[in-house]
Amino acid sequence: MTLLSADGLTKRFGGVLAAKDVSFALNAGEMLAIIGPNGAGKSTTFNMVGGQLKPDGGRVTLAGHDITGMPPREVCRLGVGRTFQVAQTFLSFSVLGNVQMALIAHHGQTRRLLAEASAMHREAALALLDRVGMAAQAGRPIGELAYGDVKRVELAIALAAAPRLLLMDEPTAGMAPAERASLMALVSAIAQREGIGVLFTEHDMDAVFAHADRILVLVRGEIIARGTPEEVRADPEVQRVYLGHSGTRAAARARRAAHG
Ligand SMILES: Nc1ncnc2c1ncn2[C@@H]1O[C@H](COP(=O)(O)OP(=O)(O)OP(=O)(O)O)[C@@H](O)[C@H]1O
Repeated sequence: MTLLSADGLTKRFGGVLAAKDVSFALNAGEMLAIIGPNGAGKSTTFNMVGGQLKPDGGRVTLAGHDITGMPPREVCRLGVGRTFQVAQTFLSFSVLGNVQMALIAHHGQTRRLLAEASAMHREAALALLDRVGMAAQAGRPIGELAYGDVKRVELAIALAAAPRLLLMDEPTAGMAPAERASLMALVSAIAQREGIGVLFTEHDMDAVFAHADRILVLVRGEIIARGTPEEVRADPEVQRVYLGHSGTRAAARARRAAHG
């Protein structure tokens, strides 16, 4: 089932055409990566889906509803969650407290007294932490965690809003290679099991080629290639303008891993 569809998205900043006629569709349970060199228009495209930017042209449809140009809060209410390059958490709170705050916000209960908050949504927060493998660390201050674990908690925070679509902006930025692989495997397992669509941007080609179901390649605001990791890897234009040597190696590693 098509969960998200972008049709002809276009955005101009002065003389720069940051996105030109960008169209794609994403199914429930699918991981779609947007890759491309710096300045290709990845964030612009992402922000037009999430509501942070209004497109100059084109349409965004979520599960059949036109969400083009809606503010981020409204887009979020309709089921679009988001994680950021730099994890956004309350450092002075515990792991559990961070997820409880996310649930309190999702249920529109932020006016309740802070004293009550520690008892609210405790079980639901623990269940969310369990989904990302962090229940055992619920009582720790978040500031004590390794960065990879903070990113897992951030994923639980995004899941607290019960999203149908997750937008992940460079989910593995700042992480060590082993942590990256395990976070991406977790995201992919959750997406498949729960039918959540994931749209992500990523500079780490290992993460992309191992975990994306499909890949869009943007260069100077335009999609120059799209397809499965295999198809994108084999595309001579992608090799020439973007992947070069390192991307080809990453794709070969991912293929070996997938085929044992
Ligand atoms: N708010 C803005 N004002 C002016 N120009 C912008 C703005 N946002 C993006 N641009 C320009 O639009 C183009 C696309 O930028 P965008 O940030 O979408 O690329 P990107 O693919 O996400 O790059 P990176 O990989 O470096 O994050 C670039 O030329 C950028 O300079």
